[in-house]
Amino acid sequence: MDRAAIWRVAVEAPLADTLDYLPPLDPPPAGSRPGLRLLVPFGRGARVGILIEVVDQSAHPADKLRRVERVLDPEPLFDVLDLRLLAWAAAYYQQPLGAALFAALPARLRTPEPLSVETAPGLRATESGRAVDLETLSRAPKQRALLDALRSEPEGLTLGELTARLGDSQSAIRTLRSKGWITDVQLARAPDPVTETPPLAGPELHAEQQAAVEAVQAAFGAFGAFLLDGVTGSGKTEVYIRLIESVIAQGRQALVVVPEIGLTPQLRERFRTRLPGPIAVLHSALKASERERNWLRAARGEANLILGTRSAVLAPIPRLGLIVVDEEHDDSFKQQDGLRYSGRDLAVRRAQLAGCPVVLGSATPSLETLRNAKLGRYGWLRLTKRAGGARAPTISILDIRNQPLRAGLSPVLRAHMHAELAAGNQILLFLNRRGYAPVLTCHACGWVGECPHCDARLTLHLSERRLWCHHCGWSCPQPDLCPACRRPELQMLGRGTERLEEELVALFPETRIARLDRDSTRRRGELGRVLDAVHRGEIQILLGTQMLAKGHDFPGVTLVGVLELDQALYASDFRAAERIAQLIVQVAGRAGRAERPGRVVLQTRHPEHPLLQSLLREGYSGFAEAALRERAEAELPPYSHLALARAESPNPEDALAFLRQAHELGERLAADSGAIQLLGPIPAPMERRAGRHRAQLLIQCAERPRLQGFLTRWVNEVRTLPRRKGLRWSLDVDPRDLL
Ligand SMILES: Nc1ncnc2c1ncn2[C@@H]1O[C@H](COP(=O)(O)OP(=O)(O)OP(=O)(O)O)[C@@H](O)[C@H]1O
Ligand SMILES: [Zn+2]
Repeated sequence: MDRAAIWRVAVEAPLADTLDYLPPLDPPPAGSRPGLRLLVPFGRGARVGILIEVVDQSAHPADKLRRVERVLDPEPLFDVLDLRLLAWAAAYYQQPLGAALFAALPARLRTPEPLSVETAPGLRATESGRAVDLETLSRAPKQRALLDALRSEPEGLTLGELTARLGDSQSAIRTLRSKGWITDVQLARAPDPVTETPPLAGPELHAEQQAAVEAVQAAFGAFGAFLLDGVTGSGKTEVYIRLIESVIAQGRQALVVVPEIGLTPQLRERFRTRLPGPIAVLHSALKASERERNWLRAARGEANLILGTRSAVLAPIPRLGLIVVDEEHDDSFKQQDGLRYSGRDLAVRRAQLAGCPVVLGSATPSLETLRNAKLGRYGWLRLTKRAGGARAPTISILDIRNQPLRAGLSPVLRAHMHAELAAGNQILLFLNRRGYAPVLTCHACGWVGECPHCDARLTLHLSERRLWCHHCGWSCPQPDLCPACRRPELQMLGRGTERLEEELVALFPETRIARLDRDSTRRRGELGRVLDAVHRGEIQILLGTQMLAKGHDFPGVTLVGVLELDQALYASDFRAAERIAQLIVQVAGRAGRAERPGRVVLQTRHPEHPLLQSLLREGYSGFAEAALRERAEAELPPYSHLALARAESPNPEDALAFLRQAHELGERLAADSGAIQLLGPIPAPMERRAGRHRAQLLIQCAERPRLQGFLTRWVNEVRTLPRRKGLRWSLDVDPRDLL
């Protein structure tokens, strides 16, 4: 057999390895380069695969090998660095290589569809049009300009480009066309016209911003990781913008990863007006075609800035010069199924591979990142003051025990609200629970509305007159009578944002009130409308869930009320305290961002709670110090590394039984080193969800490489364990939550 005649291909299938194929009969013109998208026979059908490497030997005899059917694209979609990153991700998260590669591709390109060749209607000068003496058109300047422009472009110009240059020219086009001097053509679509208006200038940087920018600039061209630890409103975004400007000026691309782009339309607008385009935006709410187009712009090096949610970290970016991860503490960087990657951690790895700096920004850095900064692995850049003269908000705790509450608001908070409203200021109220009431119960017989598929209560959504399960999405119409005893004694207990809104309208009748949560913003464009109304000062009280905490800039807000955090204070997850501290500080950070100072009031029945106390006394950094000490003592991340195996099954016992076997396997493999601890299995905190019984097994180790080595061997063996019908299992490396 020929040397170098085996193509090693990754396909999307639950296989740990690549598959070997014979090369296609028609060799691709561009050669057999890794990263090419292929169509390969697979089982009885065919699948898309990615060429990983060409080798000269296969473990399988040549006559057993099947042949690549065809090469799908003229050029590889991934380059060598992309493939290295994705291979690293697959190995680290214990997934087949194909899982990582296909997670990186836009949906349509996971199928054998060709790359879209984008064309746009355009015009070209004909032979006779080229021969015309332009002077003969001196009385028709528009026609003359049009013909002149077209004669300078042998291929022609798209209608879009013509309009951009000459303004509306419809009648001139008709005339020249009728003379046969120009003709219609289809042209390859030009990249989005770069905005003619020069980017807006930004404010002059303050000293801390300047220092941060210079520190990162000094690292351009080589790997370096930085924590940009800047209080809310300190101007972190301004630092990103300056850095992006300078990498673009060097002819490189910048990647900015944000938690949820849909929630922060302002941020996108800021990048758009301040930076020389084109910008490729990548997130899941885009239409598939738009997403694919933007992905290709990133991959072909056409976009200067790639702005996206976590999956943008996987997109090919050939001229990558800088990565920014904004709000790096945010949980949404973690993918919760399939390739369970952390977008933030992959960003750091990617910067290493690409040899460029990565900046992790937050007002409330995760404990992992803080520790890396303390150890000197990351440069630690601090912005300690608010930009533009705004002052930090004051935070106070309000003990609401024995207080007469109305709409869940204590008299003190209500008094603050009246005062701020009278002064023409705006107010934010934060309640992290959507729906009308979290419990519907029968006063007569004690019936409680529970999800038939989960160990969870149903939330009443009054406007829809339905009960919803927030865990599996099951719903049913709101009953009028108790389903158990048929008496009309149903009561709604507790308060979600929907109810709060209704009560506020009654309590503050002359006031314009708006609600921001997943339900109120379901309609496209609604979020933007509410945010705009707040900015124009048309809304006086804005209430909502944690959506409020996400990076918005509300200059007119002077008072933030945080209602009911008490449940979360006593949650069991070891990250719960970190999350609440981040949430409080982020919500608080929306207040007083302009001249007027802000005040934050936390209502609680546990004013003595150590978390609240440390936040109040020492701010987030004080809290983080204390939390890190606790984690060290408990040997929890970042002082150890975790992986969580989850199993679920239709039968109550199967998931636990499977993980027990997995545990035994693990004990045997880990026997030589006492360093690996297997804890469990135990039933998951919510044992039944969506009709399936769930259990989990925690694996803990102080050293990451050792954990990785163990997991690779163990996962291979667990895959071979017998499985009862319907049993599914998965492994989550560096899990964000243990639910
Ligand atoms: N050097 C500066 N001089 C004046 N104003 C500035 C400066 N830097 C930033 N600002 C302004 O201060 C406000 C906050 O800045 P920016 O949004 O960059 O902060 P941030 O730290 O990213 O905020 P957060 O993360 O809390 O949302 C913005 O209105 C911004 O235009
Ligand atoms: Zn449910």
